[in-house]
Amino acid sequence: MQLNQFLEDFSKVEGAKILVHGGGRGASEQLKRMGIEPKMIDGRRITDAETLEVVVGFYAGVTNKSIVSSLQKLGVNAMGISGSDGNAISGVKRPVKTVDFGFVGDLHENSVNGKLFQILLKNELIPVVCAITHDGNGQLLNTNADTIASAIAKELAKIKEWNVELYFCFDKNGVMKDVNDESSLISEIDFEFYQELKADGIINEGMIPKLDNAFEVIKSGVKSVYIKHASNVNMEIGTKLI
Ligand SMILES: Nc1ncnc2c1ncn2[C@@H]1O[C@H](COP(=O)(O)OP(=O)(O)O)[C@@H](O)[C@H]1O
Ligand SMILES: CC(=O)N[C@@H](CCC(=O)OP(=O)(O)O)C(=O)O
Repeated sequence: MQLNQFLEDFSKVEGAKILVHGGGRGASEQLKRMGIEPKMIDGRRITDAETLEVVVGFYAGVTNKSIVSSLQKLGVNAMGISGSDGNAISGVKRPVKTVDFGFVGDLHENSVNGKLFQILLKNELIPVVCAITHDGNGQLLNTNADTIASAIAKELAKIKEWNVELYFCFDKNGVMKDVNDESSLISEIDFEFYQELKADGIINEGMIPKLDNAFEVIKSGVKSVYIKHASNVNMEIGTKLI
């Protein structure tokens, strides 16, 4: 199974590391099985109270704990957390403008508890973070996993001695000139090239928020950012942001 291969590769990554996971596709399948039609707008899930209950169970429960136990089997002392555990990631409920996203959490400058991640990493505990945050007022929120990963990378990049690298892993080799042709992989992309490809419609859908996040991260002191296939974590294949 692809996830197992990814976790095996992740277990071989040297040094301090953090895994942030989503699970959006599985959550949508579970919602459908329960007779709830998943709703996404601009790549973000409309999260009403019923949906929140399902995604908290799915992301922070079965998905997070399964990943942690697989990593334990591989000799990685993983520790699963949601944003409310140790106040790891706090967010604010997305304000209602044209769309009411419900219990979706946006992050802000002080969202990431950098101290907590330092304590865990310095004690050789490997954080496995799911896509659930909290508002500090008892409310859990659903937050996109790429957004959480970006915020953690930016916060930890403030520590001068740390060389933070961020890998966005998904189901393709990277950013491509033709989504259906793996050989059209773009090995390096700068912001200008991204704008051109976006205007031409070559980059679309879920890749737009991913790259918007990624370019923000590269500006913030994170040493390098890659977009890669989850099967190529330890290989050179992928798109590097420059
Ligand atoms: N130029 C492109 N190169 C690669 N993927 C692209 C491109 N344009 C759009 N995409 C789409 O973006 C998707 C990745 O975004 P998303 O589905 O949000 O990722 P995730 O799997 O992390 O949730 C890919 O599955 C692909 O269909
Ligand atoms: C607000 C919002 O959209 N949250 C995401 C969180 C999971 C996620 O990010 O999963 P992927 O990385 O697999 O897309 C969702 O519920 O789909």
